[in-house]
Amino acid sequence: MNLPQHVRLVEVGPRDGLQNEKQPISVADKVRLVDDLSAAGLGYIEVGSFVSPKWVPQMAGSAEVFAQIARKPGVTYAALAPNLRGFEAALESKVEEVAVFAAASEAFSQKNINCSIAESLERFVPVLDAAKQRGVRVRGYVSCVLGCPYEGAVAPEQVASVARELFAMGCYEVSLGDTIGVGTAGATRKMFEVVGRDVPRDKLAGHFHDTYGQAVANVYASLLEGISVFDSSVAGLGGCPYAKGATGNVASEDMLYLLNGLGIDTGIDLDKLIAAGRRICQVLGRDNGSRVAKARQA
Ligand SMILES: CC(C)(COP(=O)([O-])OP(=O)([O-])OC[C@H]1O[C@@H](n2cnc3c(N)ncnc32)[C@H](O)[C@@H]1OP(=O)([O-])[O-])[C@@H](O)C(=O)NCCC(=O)NCCSC(=O)C[C@@](C)(O)CC(=O)[O-]
Repeated sequence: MNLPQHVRLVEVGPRDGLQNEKQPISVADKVRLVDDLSAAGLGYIEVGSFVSPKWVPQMAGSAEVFAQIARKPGVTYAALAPNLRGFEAALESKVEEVAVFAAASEAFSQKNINCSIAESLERFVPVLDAAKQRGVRVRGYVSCVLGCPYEGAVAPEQVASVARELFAMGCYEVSLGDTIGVGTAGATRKMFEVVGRDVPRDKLAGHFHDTYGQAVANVYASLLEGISVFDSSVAGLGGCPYAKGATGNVASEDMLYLLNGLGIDTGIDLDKLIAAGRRICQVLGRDNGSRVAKARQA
């Protein structure tokens, strides 16, 4: 199969990356990260979440972050909203797009958003309705598409059924998350093959964590399946508060290096991206999760 000519990167570092950090991170540092990322050429940045601060304390300052970022024309600044309350709060912060998030595993759904998969989908209906009325696009996430920290294996058919529901209720795109990074290239291809029967492939995105070091391979496997939108996190920041031991997303720098090598243009400046990753790692006092950034430092 021919590889896609164009790939869109969804930078989730400020949200998925930072949500798991235990230490306080100042609003100024979060704002600097978002602005560094837009300056590097990222066109879509997930800035924060409008969720319960008791569940994910690190995202509590999202409204302040949105108020202080320097919005660059042409860049989409998005946020997670698990319910109508989160959606309204996001709109007050002039969020341009929101994302609702479901799971393919019942146990993860309970741990992450305290309800069953079916209840979560019901909860999203008013969000989608309100978004439609206000002209706001909604992205959908499905977690645990290649494995669950509580239930183990997850059938691709189960992923397809949740993705289909999200798409049918109006999500313009559904991002499929390997939350704990256990997926392999073979399992990834199979999963997209099955989900692609229910949701058009150009409406699907890949969201890979790198726990087992397979994320770049899984991105490539997805490209072979015709997937052209990928979530990634600068410096491979992150983990998941409800998936113990899971590491961050595929590093945006490593993803870009792969795409550059395939001749797929994204308009992103690798050097600026590496600089953005180094800066936030210094702030956090953590190791840089990007192999490319490390190689460039050596
Ligand atoms: C969904 C709920 C709220 C249900 O939580 P709940 O306890 O079932 O709901 P509730 O309605 O009883 O509310 C509980 C408390 O939260 C408040 N509350 C209720 N809604 C909001 C809101 N929007 N904003 C702020 N506060 C809110 C509400 O007012 C109440 O406050 P209290 O009375 O206890 O003081 C909760 O479980 C929650 O916030 N979960 C967030 C989980 C989360 O953010 N997880 C990480 C993101 S998902 C992810 O990382 C995976 C992904 C997307 O990256 C893909 C992948 O890799 O798999």
